[in-house]
Amino acid sequence: MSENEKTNIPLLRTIDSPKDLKKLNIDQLDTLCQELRTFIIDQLCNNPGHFGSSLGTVELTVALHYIYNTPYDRIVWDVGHQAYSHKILTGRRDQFHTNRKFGGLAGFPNPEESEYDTFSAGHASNSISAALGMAVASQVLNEKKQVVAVIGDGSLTGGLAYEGLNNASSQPNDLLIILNDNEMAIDDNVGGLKDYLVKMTTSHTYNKVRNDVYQKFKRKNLIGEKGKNFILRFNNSLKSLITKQQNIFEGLNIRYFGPVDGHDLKGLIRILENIKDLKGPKLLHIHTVKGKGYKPAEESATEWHAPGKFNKDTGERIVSQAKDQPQLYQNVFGHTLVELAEKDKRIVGITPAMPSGSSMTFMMKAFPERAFDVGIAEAHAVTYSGGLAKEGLIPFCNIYSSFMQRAYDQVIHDIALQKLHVIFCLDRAGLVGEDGPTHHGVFDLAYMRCVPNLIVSSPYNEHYLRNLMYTAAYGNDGPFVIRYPRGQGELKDWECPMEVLPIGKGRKINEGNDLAVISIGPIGNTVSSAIKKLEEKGHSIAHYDIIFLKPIDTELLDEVASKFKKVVTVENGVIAGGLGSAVLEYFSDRNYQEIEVTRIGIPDAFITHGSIPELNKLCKIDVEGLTEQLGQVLKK
Ligand SMILES: Cc1ncc(C[n+]2csc(CCOP(=O)(O)OP(=O)(O)O)c2C)c(N)n1
Ligand SMILES: CC(=O)[C@@H](O)[C@H](O)COP(=O)(O)O
Ligand SMILES: [Mg+2]
Repeated sequence: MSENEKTNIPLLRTIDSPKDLKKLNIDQLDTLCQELRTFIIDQLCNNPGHFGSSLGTVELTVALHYIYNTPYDRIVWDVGHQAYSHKILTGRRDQFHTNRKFGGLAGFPNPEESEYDTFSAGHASNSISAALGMAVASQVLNEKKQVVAVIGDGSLTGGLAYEGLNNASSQPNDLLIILNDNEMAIDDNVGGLKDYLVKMTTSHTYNKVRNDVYQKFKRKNLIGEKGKNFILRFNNSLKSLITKQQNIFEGLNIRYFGPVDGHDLKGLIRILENIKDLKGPKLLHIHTVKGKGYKPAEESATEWHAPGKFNKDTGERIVSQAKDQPQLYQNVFGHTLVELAEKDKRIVGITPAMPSGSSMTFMMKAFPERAFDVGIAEAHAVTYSGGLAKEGLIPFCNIYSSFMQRAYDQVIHDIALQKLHVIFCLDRAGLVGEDGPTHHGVFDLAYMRCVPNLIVSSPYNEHYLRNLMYTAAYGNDGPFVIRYPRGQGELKDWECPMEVLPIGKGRKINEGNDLAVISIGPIGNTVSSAIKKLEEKGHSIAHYDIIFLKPIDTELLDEVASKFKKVVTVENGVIAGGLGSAVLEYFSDRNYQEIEVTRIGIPDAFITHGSIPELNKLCKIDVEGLTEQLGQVLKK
């Protein structure tokens, strides 16, 4: 135990599992919450992660592990970015300094890591469905297992959550859903549901009458089982009466309790004890503050969702990007969209709950009436964009590549089939780093390539990103996909006049004789560096930037086939189904039998978490890895 830990977290140091937690009295539990906060702040200022959400769920986590018999009882965390206290209390305190690091703990719950992590998490809105499945399984297997889903107000904007809620009342189960309402997603939470929850939380009349009734019962010592049930029923009728609206959850036959203060540990424990054994599905609405206990985070929740390193004493964030570095790809997207929108009223922007992450905020600021945050609702974002396009607008629908997986049928059925003029900008394509396998955007090339009517492209650098955006808007009137990665671009000067690119045409970047490399997207820059290294050793390698995966440049492929016996494809995506597969298929269709094709990309496996350079190295798609792999092909 370090000296610092002896003094800062003496109680937390003694908690190696929830069993230890259950031995504490209520005052000690309060102290434990303080120490958890101290620990999380101390750890995350040096080793960054999801900060605000985890500070907001400290009391909830302690209360849940105190009341429930985990891991036999199940807690399912939605997204899982709020589950740091859960990790720390379930035997992972001493490894927590490795959180999100290569070889270390995962940033999200991961059943492979701990039996306390009941379900894989990372993408929003799946907790109710997963937990309902577990709760029903408990009934079917005649077990006494309790199941709790913890879902945030932001994640409750996702359609999957409603599918779970709808199903919850039609199967025998005792599921408890805890709605952790902090009135925030990453950016401000949006939509009618948010307003509805705010009304429920802020009805002063309701909260006052409810408290008066409770105190009266308590004074008369009437709070037995019957009293509890009466109060709970009374509360809900009162709420409907006063807020003049039917409770949406009660309407779905899910008993509603709350709202209660999610930072009042005693209150939380009391209500959880009260409702724990009630039969049937139920929802407890708690109100919390994102970033609770760290002032800068409480005051600026979006910035402190995942703030990076910071000085914990001053609250100053340590921004690592030097001034003369290239822009982030997301910012080039954001600026370019505004530039296009300035000249054309038909241009609109759509984001499913990632305004800051995608830099859609630029458009929201410049043209608030033409930029839409639709909530954590990727499927809706796609079909909604289809509706906008059908009426003549030109939607730029920006979705992180891995989140787009949630909207695959909408892309096919609602957009591609009708050839609608929707431009999908897939940010975070490729390996994304510390978020790990749930967030790597490595499947898009494969899953988009097989859809008819889609144009699928990726820019070599920022200028190509701008030109592709321009081409998507003015060189084409159907659906268009542009994928680009997380992080910095390649050029210091990203601005350039925009032009329409010939669709389905690639380009030759480097002449050569021994071998041809065909790449797609910014990984082409890494390929160029690897080729330089090999050229220094006397090799001669041609390099083609294909730009469009679909339609693929068959003239370029014919040229390659006519000149080379060895061809290597390179992509920052899974090798099954992407560029490599496309080239192989074409060569096979044309009966180009003599050519040996080597596919380089992400292997057929889920890639762990770690920094992007570490993961690129792991997959051998960094400069050294590519040099080695190309070298091996040359040797063959
Ligand atoms: C399907 C999907 N879309 C988007 C995201 C990105 N994302 C992660 S957390 C988050 C906000 C979640 O809000 P909420 O559930 O209220 O939790 P809070 O951050 O407020 O604790 C978003 C949009 C995601 N993880 N999954
Ligand atoms: C939990 C989650 O899904 C987001 O917070 C995600 O980690 C954001 O990723 P970026 O940092 O790439 O915006
Ligand atoms: Mg929230």
